[in-house]
Amino acid sequence: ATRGLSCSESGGRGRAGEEKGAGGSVSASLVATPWRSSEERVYDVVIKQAALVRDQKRSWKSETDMPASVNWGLLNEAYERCGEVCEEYAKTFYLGTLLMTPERRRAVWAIYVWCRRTDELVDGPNASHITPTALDRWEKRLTDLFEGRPFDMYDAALSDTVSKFPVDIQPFKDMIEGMRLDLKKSRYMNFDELYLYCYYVAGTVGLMSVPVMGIAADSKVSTESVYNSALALGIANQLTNILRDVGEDARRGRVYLPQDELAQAGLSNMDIFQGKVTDKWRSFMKGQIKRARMFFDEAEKGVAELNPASRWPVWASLIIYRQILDAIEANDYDNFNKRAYVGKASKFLSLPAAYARSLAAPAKGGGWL
Ligand SMILES: CC(C)=CCC/C(C)=C/CC/C(C)=C/CC/C(C)=C/[C@@H]1[C@@H](COP(=O)(O)OP(=O)(O)O)[C@]1(C)CC/C=C(\C)CC/C=C(\C)CCC=C(C)C
Ligand SMILES: [Mn+2]
Repeated sequence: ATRGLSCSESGGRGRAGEEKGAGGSVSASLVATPWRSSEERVYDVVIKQAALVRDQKRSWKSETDMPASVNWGLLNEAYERCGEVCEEYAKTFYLGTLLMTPERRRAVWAIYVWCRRTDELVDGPNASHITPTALDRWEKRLTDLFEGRPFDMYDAALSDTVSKFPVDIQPFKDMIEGMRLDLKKSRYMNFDELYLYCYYVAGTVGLMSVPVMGIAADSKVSTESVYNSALALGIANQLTNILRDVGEDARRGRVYLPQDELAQAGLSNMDIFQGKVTDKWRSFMKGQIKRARMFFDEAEKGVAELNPASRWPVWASLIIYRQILDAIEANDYDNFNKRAYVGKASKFLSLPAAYARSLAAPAKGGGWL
């Protein structure tokens, strides 16, 4: 069966279970011929990561299996610090992680901190000093920590996490690739290009998180399909982010919206820089919001397949983030001057709704697959 909802107009994903080329490196396969869509190339990473989990190539190590040289006190402190960062930057998400088992919770914190630090390189206060060489150094640190040579405390926590859970390095490398793209690219010709960018900076988060969050013991769907949903949640979040931040990005000279779709709608970059909400703009935005919602729908299918204790934070983030799209509509599509946000009350009300949804059991099988 052909799996995956092709949300782009430029072709669908590869077929499930189909073995493809070298797999893994999205960037390396850029030289491959014939032409394949970004969705197909990203799906190679999904297949590889899913296989890693299925085969449990890296078995779960308990503390008694670990070398005596590990300083448990320091490692625990490193994880605690990751938790503090996570609590500071993403409070709701942090609360959700408290429902997870201690091992999973601290592993998710370590991944969160690495992603946050990576994003801060190009988005944080020192962003103007970041060069491709700095990103190369960051990538070297990444390979070092995956090989058991962490540079600092936060790296030590992630190094421990990747030694215990079947997490592949590729999504981490690909996120750095996304940051490289942000340094050199400020226009996206079509959705295929934008999809690849969204995979790099956000789809990767889904692929990193699932091995740690775990798949429900009674899940009957394929591992690939769960990864596919995780990838879709990252893409949906990033598309939403882009739609929310159109004005802010334009003021930095950036237009993430697909250039061909803008032209088809009779719009130009100049219209975006001028920031006038016209009927053409409203109609264009309706299409963009519709596509983001399709990715959220695709993501929803996989949440019930996760380990029960991991579902709540995922539902909470999905429900809350998706409301940003409703807020753009409520602002009459003025994402140039008004920031679409989800208020504290809506966020709070979403939490019990997320909890209720997290109680749903995995699909019975034979359903969406
Ligand atoms: C439960 C949960 C949400 C887990 C993810 C935890 C985690 C490791 C998050 C890291 C997020 C991060 C710091 C990413 C760096 C790049 C980045 C900032 C991406 C944007 C996030 C939104 O952040 P923000 O609004 O602060 O953006 P600004 O920097 O201010 O512009 C992103 C839009 C992407 C975030 C992507 C996800 C949270 C993907 C989550 C997917 C899963 C957890 C998989 C769930 C599994 C299934 C089966 C659905
Ligand atoms: Mn950012």
